[in-house]
Amino acid sequence: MPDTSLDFQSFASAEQIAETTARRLLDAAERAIAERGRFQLVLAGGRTPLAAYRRLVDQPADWARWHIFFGDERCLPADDPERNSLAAREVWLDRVPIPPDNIHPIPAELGAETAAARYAELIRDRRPFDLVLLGLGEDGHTASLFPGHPIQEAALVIPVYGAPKPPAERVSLTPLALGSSRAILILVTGRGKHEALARWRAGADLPVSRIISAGRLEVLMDAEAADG
Ligand SMILES: O=C1O[C@H](COP(=O)(O)O)[C@@H](O)[C@H](O)[C@H]1O
Repeated sequence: MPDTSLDFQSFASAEQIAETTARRLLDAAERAIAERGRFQLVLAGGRTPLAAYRRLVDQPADWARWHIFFGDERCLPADDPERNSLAAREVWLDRVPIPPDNIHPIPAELGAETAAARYAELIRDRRPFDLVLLGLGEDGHTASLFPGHPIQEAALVIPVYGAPKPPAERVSLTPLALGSSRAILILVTGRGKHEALARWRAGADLPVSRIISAGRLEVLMDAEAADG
C-alpha cells in the first residue's frame, strides 16, 4: 500500500530543487533554533544533494547552532573522495563556521560493524532530528538500504555488506532512525531515477517505501525523474 502521507512535488529542473532544498534547510534551521535552540540535520549522501549544499555556503545562518549527522556512509578511508562526509565537507561544511564538534561523520573507516555500533550510541539520544534529507538510487535504495537486504526493524544503525553499488561495505541509518524526524525531504533528480520513482509511486515495496515520517515527508522530483 502506498503511504498516503507522502507529498510528491514536481519541479521543472534539478536547479530548482537545489534552490528549494537550500531554502527549506535555512527556514527549518531558523524555526528549530527559535524553538529549541539548535538545528539537527541528517544529510543525504550521493551526488544529488551537493547542488543544494553548495548554495548554502554564502547564506547568513546561525551556523554555530547547526548539528550535522549523516544518513549513510561508505566504508572507505576518511579522505576517500567517495565518502559522503568528504563530499559534503568539500562543497559546504568546511566553508561555513559550523563548530567541528557539531559535525558527526559516521566513522565508517573503522569497518561497518564498529561504525554502526558507535553511531547508534551517538544518535540514540539526539532524536528526533529536525530534518532528514534523503536521495533515491536507480534501484529504489535510499541511504544504504538496498532492495533484498534485510532491515533490522529495531536497530537505529546497521552494517551493510554486499551492497550492489560500490563500495559493498557501508553503514546506514534504518527507517526507524530516519523516521524519527520532524520532517523528511527526499530529493529525486534525473532520468535514471524515473523507473524507481514510478515503481515507488505505484506502491512497490522498495527500501525507500519503508521510510515513514513522524512529521512531514515530501518528495521533490524534477521533470526528468517524474516523466522519464
Ligand atoms: O550510494 C548512495 O546512493 C544514493 C543516491 O545517490 P545519487 O548519487 O544518485 O544521488 C544516496 O542517496 C545515498 O546516500 C548514497 O550513499
